[in-house]
This record gives sequence, structure tokens and C-alpha cells, in this order.
Amino acid sequence: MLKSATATTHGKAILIGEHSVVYDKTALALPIQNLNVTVRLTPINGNTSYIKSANINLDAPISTIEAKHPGLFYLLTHFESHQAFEATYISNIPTERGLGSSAATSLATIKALNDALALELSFDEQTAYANHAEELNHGSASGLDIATVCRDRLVYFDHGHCEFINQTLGAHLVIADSGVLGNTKKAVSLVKQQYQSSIGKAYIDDLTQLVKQTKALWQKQDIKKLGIVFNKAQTVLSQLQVSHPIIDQLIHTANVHGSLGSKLSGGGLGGIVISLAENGQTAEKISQALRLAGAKNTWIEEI
Ligand SMILES: C[C@@](O)(CCO)CC(=O)[O-]
Repeated sequence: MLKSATATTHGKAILIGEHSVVYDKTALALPIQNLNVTVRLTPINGNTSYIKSANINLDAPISTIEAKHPGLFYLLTHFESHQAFEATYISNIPTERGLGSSAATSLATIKALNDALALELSFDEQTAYANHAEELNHGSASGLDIATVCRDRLVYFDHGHCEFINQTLGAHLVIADSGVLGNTKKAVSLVKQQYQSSIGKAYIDDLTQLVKQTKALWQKQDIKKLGIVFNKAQTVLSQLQVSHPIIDQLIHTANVHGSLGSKLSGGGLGGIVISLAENGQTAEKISQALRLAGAKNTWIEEI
């Protein structure tokens, strides 16, 4: 029988390695603790289970959500509950922006199911279920998003293994929501097509090198060179055609207002921009300039 259970998981921002991680399997990603999703599972009378989420305007029987939310449908119907239930989601992670909303939702769901149904799944089993849900959502998923939303430190993801980087960089990261929906599934498939050609492969190799450089520069706390690496990564992501004119505009704005370097983060085609700032004051200046330039929201993280 199902008992009431609640679980919360936070969002993430990829520092570098989006797309190349699908092939090369290395990337760096940052958990964002202030952005999170909570799921509450409650037993209800009757035979029909429901899902409710105010921020995506969803209030429907779970049996009807497969086409739009294949990962959630899979998780919420995979285990025999012998009891109708309501799954209620509360989230402040904007969806389809590369901030890990889908990964956090998948992971919170399996964590809550694990409690509600006393499944006794290990941590690895829970992340495997969440990764499968992500594959259903996005086509092919590297596992990076799930690996980051269940951690509380900077993650260096290397072929499914996570190395944690405790050291801080001593800088600030401005995260700006472009207001344009990203589309990870489409972006991943666009890059996959290009990866068939030698030029596409060369772009992925370039990104892989930039991931390596980022890790080394972070450890040396060389924020100036790291900014240059961010800009280089953005150039490659643009060549791979996963940027967007509004993202390009926000990056330009951040860079002329004192950012050391900026790039898109996540699948792209919309979503968020991340921008490196030397100190909190510059971060505030960049954040204000980005809002004036049309960013829907901004967050500042000390890194
Ligand atoms: C674009 C991508 O690299 C990141 C999406 O947040 C896809 C993935 O890692 O599965």
C-alpha cells in the first residue's frame, strides 16, 4: 500500500561540456540549491491517480500524460501501488531552460516513490530509474543532469563517475533566463546529425578540450583564463547551431558589462546564459544589465 511521502531535489547548471558529454562523457556541472522541486505523494480514494503541478498548469489523470511527460508517466506507473494517489509538484525551477527541472523532477519522483511504496531501492537504483526517465524525455541522456541534481558540490562527470570538486573558484556566476524555451531533445538530435561529419566531430573535440582546460583552470583559480574558455565554448556551441539570437544578445550584454566570459548552458536553442564575474559587485552590474536587456530572471551564485 502507498503511504504519504515527500521528496525534494534541486536544480543544476552545466558549467561546460553540454553536448560533448553525450559523446566524450566528460563535463562540469554545478548544483543550484536555491532552485528546487518538491513532490508529495498522497493516497486518495477511488481508482484514478492524478498529477498536479501549478507551475506547468497540469491537473490530470496520470494515465493521460504519457505523450507530454513520458519520463514521469514511466516512473509514476512503473510500480504497482494497489492504491490511487495524487502526485503534487511544487517547483521554482523554470522548465525547459537547462536548469535541470526535468532531471530534478524525475529524481524527486523516484525518491518519493521509494518512500511511499517502501521499495528499498539503493541510491544507484534510484538514479538508474531517474536516468531512464530522462532518456524517455530527451532521447539520449548522458546521465550528467541526474548526477548533478543529486549532489551538493561541483561535479566533474567522467564516463558516469563523479569526482567532486570542493575547492571554490573565488568568483561569481550570473545565471540569466533568456525567457526562450530550450529544447534539449531537438538540440541533441541536431548535434548528433553534425557529429556524422568530420567538422561536427572536430567541434565536439574542441569542447572536450575546453572541459579539460576548465577543470585545470578552476583548480588553479585562474578566473580570467576561465572566462576566455567560456567564450570559446560559446563560439563552438554557436557553430553547432544550438545557440539562439536572444542568447547571443544576452552574452554580448554580459560581456560588455564586465563579465570575464559567458556561454549558454544546457541543451540550448534557448534556455539560460551563464556569465563569469570577478566579484559580487560586478555580478550585480551584469545581472542588472541582463534584466534591462530582457532576461526574464537572473540569479547570482558564489562559486
Ligand atoms: C545537451 C546535454 O548535454 C545536456 C542537457 O542538460 C544532454 C545530456 O547531457 O544528456
